[in-house]
Amino acid sequence: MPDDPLARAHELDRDDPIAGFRDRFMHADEETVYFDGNSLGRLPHATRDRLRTAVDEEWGAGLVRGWSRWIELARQAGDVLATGVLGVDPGEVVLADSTSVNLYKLAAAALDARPGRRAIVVESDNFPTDLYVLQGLAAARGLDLRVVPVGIDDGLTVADLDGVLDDDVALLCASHIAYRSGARTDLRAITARAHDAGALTLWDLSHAAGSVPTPLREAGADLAVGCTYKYLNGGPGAPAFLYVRAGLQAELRQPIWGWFGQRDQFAMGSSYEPVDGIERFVVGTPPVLGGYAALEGARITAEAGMAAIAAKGAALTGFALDLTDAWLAGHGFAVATPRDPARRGAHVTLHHPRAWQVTQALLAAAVVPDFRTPDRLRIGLAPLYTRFVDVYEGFARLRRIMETRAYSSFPAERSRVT
Ligand SMILES: Cc1ncc(COP(=O)(O)O)c(C=O)c1O
Ligand SMILES: Nc1c(O)cccc1C(=O)C[C@H](N)C(=O)O
Repeated sequence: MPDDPLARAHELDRDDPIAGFRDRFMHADEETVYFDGNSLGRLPHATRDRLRTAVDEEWGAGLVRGWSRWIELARQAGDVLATGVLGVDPGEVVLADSTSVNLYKLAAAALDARPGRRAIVVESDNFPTDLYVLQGLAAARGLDLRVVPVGIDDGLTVADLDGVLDDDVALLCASHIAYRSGARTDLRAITARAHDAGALTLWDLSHAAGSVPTPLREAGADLAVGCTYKYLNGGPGAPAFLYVRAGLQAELRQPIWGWFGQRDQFAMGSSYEPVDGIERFVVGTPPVLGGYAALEGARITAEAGMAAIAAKGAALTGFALDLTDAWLAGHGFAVATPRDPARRGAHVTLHHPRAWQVTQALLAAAVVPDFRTPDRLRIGLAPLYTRFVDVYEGFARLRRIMETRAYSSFPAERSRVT
């Protein structure tokens, strides 16, 4: 850490090639330091404008005629995500449903495609919704859910899979970035191990999409899902995305046979025949306003470019870790996030026995991080709009809270929603 970290923060901001993207987002006040873009991203100005037009002109004036363009939206946004964010081909990604529902659809489709195999593999600390969806599928089908124990800060490693994958495994499901610690798993190596065993892979990219490159194509990964409301800035409840490798699409059938997945949908035929291509994984009428918001968010990310975003994410998290070492070491914190930038995403997580109280004290000081059980303070540094001076300011307020023990006046019992 340099002698003058504030001067260093200003220097890093001056040299930041994507610094200008900050102005594309709404900042309602300059006092708040927002460290939770990994839960809900900021509002892009373009999205507000797009939604106004969609409401006033397309819905308000155009009424049902709007469907002539809305019908393309899920695929249009999917193509932007494919080429500009996820590094795969147009036609491999579509916007649909929620991450949880997409996970269910793709996992069920994968299991159907490997009928002789009776096991699913998942890491023990995958995001809860992933665990629940797979538990439900395993229970409904009488399958064996092999839960690979991983440390809660570690994510899944290749070594964890020793002795786990065999010719009974149909599907392996893991997160690319661990939601708690921000640890990045080796997507390529894990996919290769699963493929060696003849299993399909399903990746949860919720904390990866828009923060780090996702080597789906290089890995030959089969399936992926993720949300658009975090680093992709699609807004609360914006529809999620799903990815299916092009070569696999024809082989897969998802379990919810809805009319938006139907060939020649408006022929209104009476029996289901899925369309060719990625739209076969869509079910029903898409949420158009949320879809526009997801599209605009994805466009901004694509414009900045994933290489620049990832480089800035590594620098922001590196700066946060430097400040942690310099300022917080004597205050009971331990770093949960990997030190190697290639092994982490764009958030930094610190353990502290009083993390809940520290989080409340930060919120009272207009710094917005989040708390994750059991004792983690999670600091999301969304690269598109977070400045190095924001990191400096947030950590300076945290240091003051620790030095004055201001956190001790907050209740120790966890009470808030997020
Ligand atoms: C890794 C991961 N998967 C899934 C979800 C959520 O899924 P859904 O949008 O279906 O609530 C989240 C966050 O909420 C997440 O972090
Ligand atoms: N999706 C969320 C929600 O609907 C309510 C509160 C928080 C969220 C989140 O996104 C949490 C986030 N996925 C996490 O990593 O913890």
